Amino acid sequence: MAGTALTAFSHSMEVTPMRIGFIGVGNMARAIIDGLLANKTVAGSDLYLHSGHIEHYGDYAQTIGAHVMNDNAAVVANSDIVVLAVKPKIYGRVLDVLQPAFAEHKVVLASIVSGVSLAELSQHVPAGQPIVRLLPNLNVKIGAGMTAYAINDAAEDDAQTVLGLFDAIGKTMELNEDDFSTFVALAGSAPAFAYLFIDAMARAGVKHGISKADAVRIAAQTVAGSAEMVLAGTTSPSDLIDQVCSPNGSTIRGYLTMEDKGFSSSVVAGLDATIARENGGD
Ligand SMILES: NC(=O)C1=CN([C@@H]2O[C@H](COP(=O)(O)OP(=O)(O)OC[C@H]3O[C@@H](n4cnc5c(N)ncnc54)[C@H](O)[C@@H]3O)[C@@H](O)[C@H]2O)C=CC1
Ligand SMILES: O=C(O)[C@@H]1CCC=N1
Repeated sequence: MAGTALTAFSHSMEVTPMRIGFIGVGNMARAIIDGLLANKTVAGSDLYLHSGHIEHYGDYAQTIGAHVMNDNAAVVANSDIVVLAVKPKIYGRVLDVLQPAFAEHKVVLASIVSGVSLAELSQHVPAGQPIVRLLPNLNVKIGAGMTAYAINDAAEDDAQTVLGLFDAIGKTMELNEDDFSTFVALAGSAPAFAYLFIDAMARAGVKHGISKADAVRIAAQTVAGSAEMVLAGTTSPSDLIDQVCSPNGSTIRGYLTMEDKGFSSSVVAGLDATIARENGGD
């Protein structure tokens, strides 16, 4: 099933109410939570949270009506699904102290920790622990995410409960774990690259006299519409470029100048650097 097309779950798919725990309530956990709350896939009272510093997430938890747990073990004890959303460098230490909690309570572990495989995760939990490895991107916050996933054998029966949540906040794709580092560059990190492009476009607008706010709106709507064109049809981006570039027109001059300045090779080099880092490099 690895490498299949985007799964065809409807965003309105009913998800059985369940208790969802979050270990780590930083940028990405909040994007997931906000997306799930916005389309009413979950209620705040379904959520059990613990993170590093109560002063950083207590007000947020209170605002959304979530339960604040005293420690990570209490998150496991009170949840059906536990989303692990801490930084890669501490995931092992966090899981190691939770071994008794995982042994005692049947939960599905849903890890979004970038660069950490199912095999690595399984070394820090009891044998037979169901694990779903996911790599979402920030766009889950507005229901427009792109999430890759892989599951271990123990999660065969339970993975759908986790995947239903991520289907409700964007598209999901089962992916061979060998391809996760490339996926991070193409989807996990790529919102930052897309924002860079939009910001650069807007700066050109400012250079030529349009306000930054207007230029950002113009550029962002154009990028969103262009992405929708690619997703809506079967025409390749390269053929769509040809449709915009009129003979002897203005666009072909801009396109060739961008390529002359190294646009495509810069993008590929940027993704190469992200993938290299994801694979353990500097
Ligand atoms: N930011 C993004 O766009 C994406 C991030 N990820 C992954 O999500 C994970 C979280 O990333 P971010 O949310 O960006 O980081 P973050 O730094 O915003 O959040 C991590 C949270 O973990 C908390 N924490 C630290 N020690 C803890 C402990 N012992 N127990 C519970 N919580 C603890 C911190 O207080 C912090 O709030 C990382 O593993 C990252 O690789 C994956 C996909 C995209
Ligand atoms: O920059 C990072 O390490 C993470 C991985 C994907 C997005 N943010």
